[in-house]
Amino acid sequence: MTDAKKQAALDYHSQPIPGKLSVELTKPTVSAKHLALAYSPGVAEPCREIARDPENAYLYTGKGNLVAVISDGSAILGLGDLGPLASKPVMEGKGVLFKKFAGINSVDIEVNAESPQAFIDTVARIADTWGGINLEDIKAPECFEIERALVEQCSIPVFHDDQHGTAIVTVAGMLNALDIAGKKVEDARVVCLGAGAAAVACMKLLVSCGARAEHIYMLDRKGVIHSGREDLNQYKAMFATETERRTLDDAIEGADVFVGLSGPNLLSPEQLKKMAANPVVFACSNPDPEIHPDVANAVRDDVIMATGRSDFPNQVNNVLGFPFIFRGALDVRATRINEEMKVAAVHALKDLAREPVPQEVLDAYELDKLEFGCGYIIPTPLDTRLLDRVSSAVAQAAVDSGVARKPYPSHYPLTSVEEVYG
Ligand SMILES: NC(=O)C1=CN([C@@H]2O[C@H](COP(=O)(O)OP(=O)(O)OC[C@H]3O[C@@H](n4cnc5c(N)ncnc54)[C@H](OP(=O)(O)O)[C@@H]3O)[C@@H](O)[C@H]2O)C=CC1
Ligand SMILES: CC(=O)C(=O)O
Ligand SMILES: [Mg+2]
Repeated sequence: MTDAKKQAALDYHSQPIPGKLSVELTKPTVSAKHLALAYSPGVAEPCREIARDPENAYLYTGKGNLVAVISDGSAILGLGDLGPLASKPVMEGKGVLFKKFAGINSVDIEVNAESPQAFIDTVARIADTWGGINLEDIKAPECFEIERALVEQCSIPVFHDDQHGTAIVTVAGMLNALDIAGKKVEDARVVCLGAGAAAVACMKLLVSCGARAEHIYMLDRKGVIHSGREDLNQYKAMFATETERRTLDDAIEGADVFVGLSGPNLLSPEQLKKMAANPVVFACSNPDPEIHPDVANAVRDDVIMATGRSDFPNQVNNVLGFPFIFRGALDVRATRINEEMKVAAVHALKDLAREPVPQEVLDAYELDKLEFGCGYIIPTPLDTRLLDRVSSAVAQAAVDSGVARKPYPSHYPLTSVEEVYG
């Protein structure tokens, strides 16, 4: 970013008041009568009702529309382990996106935990107060055990966004991109740079949507993950292949797809040149992609290029997933977010990209035209149809797969966040 853009980002966060989120009141508070209802003595009544039946928390508090965004700051975007406090702008940002796109209230919690177990214990002890828990920017491999333990211990949805939100959006975009490139997912030769939270989840979901595990080369800092390596954790080991290829240079030769979930500027123009015709490049590291789109487009005029950023076409970013996935899950009071719900979200996103783009999206992106093709493989985050399409698909899948505690919402379809309370 230029210095001017960096300063603009700092000013945005500091002016006119610090931070990006505030709390609003939903009940009148202008008279003594109101205070006697909101606080003592009135507040005792909902307390008694919730003590009698915990389900009443959904009736008398904001629990049902409240998600905790929780991080330990160990993998902040692609910036690495900057610690819990430095992750707060990202976590507040996730709260902004929850509210803006899905009408969900959220609070960010940054945990200074000395171990994964300490993090798990901290979150488990506060879980009941939320409608759902969005884990964010927790590094691999710790994130896998943290999420597994919390899903097991909590009766509300616990969802590690960097794993599943990213995977859902990546696979939706990938299925469309391959289609545009004239390739079949089952034939695609894939290189995934990164073997952490996002990469492992993306490749698992891509395989469950048709890709062949033996066609995937996954790489970490030490190079290709192959069956001869003895330093692999169990998550990387799932992607170990029998191969003589050892480096990104080796792996990228003839590849149809590059997925970057690693760090900045790690794919060189020379490596991009070695890919097959019509290569699909998802350089998803934030804020700086594995290869800059201007560089990629200068090297190859046949590349289908996506990044995680809002300032280039084809934003493959979990913002297209987590707000709407939680919306659907909360509205049917799902106990968890399962594979059926994730796959339903993939297809809802994928299919929406093939429909004509509304004028409000063109206006927001200052474009005259946007249609399904190389420059538009996935809906934009400012497409208000996402609220209905993804949330309803997720809610329906929760009902059909037996994890919903309420029926499909009678107030759906949602046309705006004003309607989320029915
Ligand atoms: N666009 C989007 O929606 C999203 C993008 N991301 C991006 O993905 C990246 C990873 O995030 P996440 O999975 O949460 O983090 P993790 O810390 O869990 O994983 C990082 C992975 O990147 C690998 N890596 C780092 N540097 C290199 C390198 N020089 N060469 C090869 N591999 C490298 C690490 O290798 P090793 O295992 O050897 O340490 C590790 O496997 C970040 O840049 C993040 O911004 C993440 C989520 C969503
Ligand atoms: C987008 C996001 O969640 C990340 O880069 O970590
Ligand atoms: Mg993240």
